[in-house]
Amino acid sequence: MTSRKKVFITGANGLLGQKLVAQLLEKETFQVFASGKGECRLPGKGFEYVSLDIIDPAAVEKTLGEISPDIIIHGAAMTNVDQCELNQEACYDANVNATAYLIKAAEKAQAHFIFVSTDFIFSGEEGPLDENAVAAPVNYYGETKLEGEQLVMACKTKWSIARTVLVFGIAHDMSRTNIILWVKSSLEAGKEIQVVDDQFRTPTLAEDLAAGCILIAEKEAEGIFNICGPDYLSAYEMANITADYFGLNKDLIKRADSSTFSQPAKRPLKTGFIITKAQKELGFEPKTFRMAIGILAKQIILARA
Ligand SMILES: NC(=O)C1=CN([C@@H]2O[C@H](COP(=O)(O)OP(=O)(O)OC[C@H]3O[C@@H](n4cnc5c(N)ncnc54)[C@H](OP(=O)(O)O)[C@@H]3O)[C@@H](O)[C@H]2O)C=CC1
Ligand SMILES: Cc1cn([C@H]2C[C@H](O)[C@@H](COP(=O)(O)OP(=O)(O)O[C@H]3O[C@@H](C)C(=O)[C@@H](O)[C@H]3O)O2)c(=O)[nH]c1=O
Repeated sequence: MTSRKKVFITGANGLLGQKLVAQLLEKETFQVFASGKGECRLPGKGFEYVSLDIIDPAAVEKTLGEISPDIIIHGAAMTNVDQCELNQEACYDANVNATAYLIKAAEKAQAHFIFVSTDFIFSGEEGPLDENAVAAPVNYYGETKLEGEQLVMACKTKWSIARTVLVFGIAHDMSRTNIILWVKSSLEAGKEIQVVDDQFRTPTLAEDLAAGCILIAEKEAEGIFNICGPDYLSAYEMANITADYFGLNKDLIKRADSSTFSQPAKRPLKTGFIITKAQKELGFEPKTFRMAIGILAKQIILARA
């Protein structure tokens, strides 16, 4: 049997990370190293968990030097956009410095470096966007992810960037919620929510993002790929589709816009990505938003069982 490729996942305890590990384990072709801050929060077995705080350069060098992976899928980041705006030093450390340390280790191992990036590197003046769009972030999180991309594009080993948008799903012991779960739980609790109708996204099921990253790894595809859902929707539309799916009270969804609803960090208005390149070159085929909600609904039921 040909030896399995060693794949090192950062952020493995997170939403994307847990899906990546689960899908990689289903294949016979990878030896999976799942890394995260502190204790392992992943269910199941079949992978090697490595506790690694990626803002520690010596720890990154030592850990990656010992493993010497063939592939690194770097999904770890400080992802709370408002916290990033309010705590910029921590955000820079996690999203830029850590990426630099991991790139150095990837170059030493000559590993294929796959960086997970975001629509928040764009201004939101127009969307959806293809891979050639010009970046102009409107919040600090977006600035750090763009700087991370620039480090990746200059690295001296095979590199890829998987850009994604508004990831949703359910995972074990999640450190943050996401739009579908938030709308569902708010409406189930009878809570009125304000939802903007002028921010447009292409929401992405976490499983599809993981599948896209794995396609990039398997095909050793280099460069930038938009990996997200196919439907271009406003947050308000997403909330109403979610309420319809779960039979919840849509009267609780109060229409707002970015002039009446604001968060500590500015959000780009129109983002979302065109995925033609990933469809053609990788065979990437994500679920529609409605199909994805159906998959999530089943997982929620299973998680309760
Ligand atoms: N979620 C979204 O809507 C989108 C996400 N992305 C990108 O996708 C990637 C994955 O996001 P997602 O899975 O949703 O985010 P999560 O927040 O669920 O996962 C990120 C993981 O990174 C870990 N992490 C943060 N800092 C460190 C550190 N210093 N050392 C080790 N691990 C660390 C977190 O650990 P812990 O759990 O302990 O906090 C967490 O498990 C990120 O790069 C993000 O920028 C892009 C577009 C949209
Ligand atoms: C909380 C909230 C959000 N929204 C809208 C704003 C936005 O369009 C959408 C999601 O807002 P949130 O603040 O929940 O999520 P947000 O922090 O905008 O999510 C971002 O996360 C980072 C990691 C990314 O990389 C981005 O792609 C994006 O997914 O919902 C409302 O309309 N009302 C609300 O009360």
